[in-house]
Amino acid sequence: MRVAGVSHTFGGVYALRDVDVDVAPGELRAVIGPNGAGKSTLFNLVGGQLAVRTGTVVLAGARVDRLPAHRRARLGIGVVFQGARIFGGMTALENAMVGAHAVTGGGFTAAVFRLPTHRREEREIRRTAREALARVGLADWADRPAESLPLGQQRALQVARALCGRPRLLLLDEPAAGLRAAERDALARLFEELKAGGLTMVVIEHDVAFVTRLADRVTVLDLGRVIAEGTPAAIRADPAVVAAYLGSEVSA
Ligand SMILES: Nc1ncnc2c1ncn2[C@@H]1O[C@H](COP(=O)(O)OP(=O)(O)OP(=O)(O)O)[C@@H](O)[C@H]1O
Repeated sequence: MRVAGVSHTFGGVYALRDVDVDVAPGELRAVIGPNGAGKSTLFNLVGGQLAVRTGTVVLAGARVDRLPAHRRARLGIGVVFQGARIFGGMTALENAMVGAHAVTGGGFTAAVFRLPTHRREEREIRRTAREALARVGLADWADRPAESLPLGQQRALQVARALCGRPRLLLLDEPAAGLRAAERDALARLFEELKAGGLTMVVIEHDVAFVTRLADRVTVLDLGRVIAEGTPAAIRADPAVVAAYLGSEVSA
């Protein structure tokens, strides 16, 4: 995934300014930065929730920046939103299935009239969702009400939902927010497994310690610009990064 020359303004104020980010296949990239740095704006421009007005976004050699979010999802950009809620009144399996429905093409008519194509598609979606749940360690939770899952498992369920779209790139916005230490560790292990499986991931995080432990490389945003990029060790030692965080979080 390559972001090149991307700028974005809200009401004339720059949220991002001439940002380049080049993520290699199979890489786990962390994007960190203080409040208001532009992290969520970058996430939304890549996922397609915000329209790219300046610059380009390329996935596997093809430009995607002019496409709506659902087309990008079909091309392999999976997203886990910040603070995303699970759907209450549904099982974990049904929650995961929503992610597969979002990228399958059977169409409304087939669904309404329950045509054979639709029934086949339902079976396929159910199978995909079960596989995704197994991949995030939730196979035994499939038929439980999703809202009964502990928060750590709910976060894993959101990852499963995104995996149902068979992404080649998974974007996650603050996936560890609000989790306790043991839940964070479990999530970190899940990310390591997904990375070992070859998935490319971009993880936006406030918790610098959490991502720098996992990331191959770290991109640091501050006031809409990339102020540093490198290995976790190099980033921790970078004076510009320490200054941006006033020396607090990064040294933790
Ligand atoms: N919808 C919007 N309308 C106006 N300004 C916005 C909007 N979204 C973001 N901004 C502004 O753009 C800048 C970047 O915001 P963004 O949410 O991308 O930062 P962030 O790094 O994700 O911050 P945080 O860590 O607090 O979530 C901030 O100055 C913010 O106030």
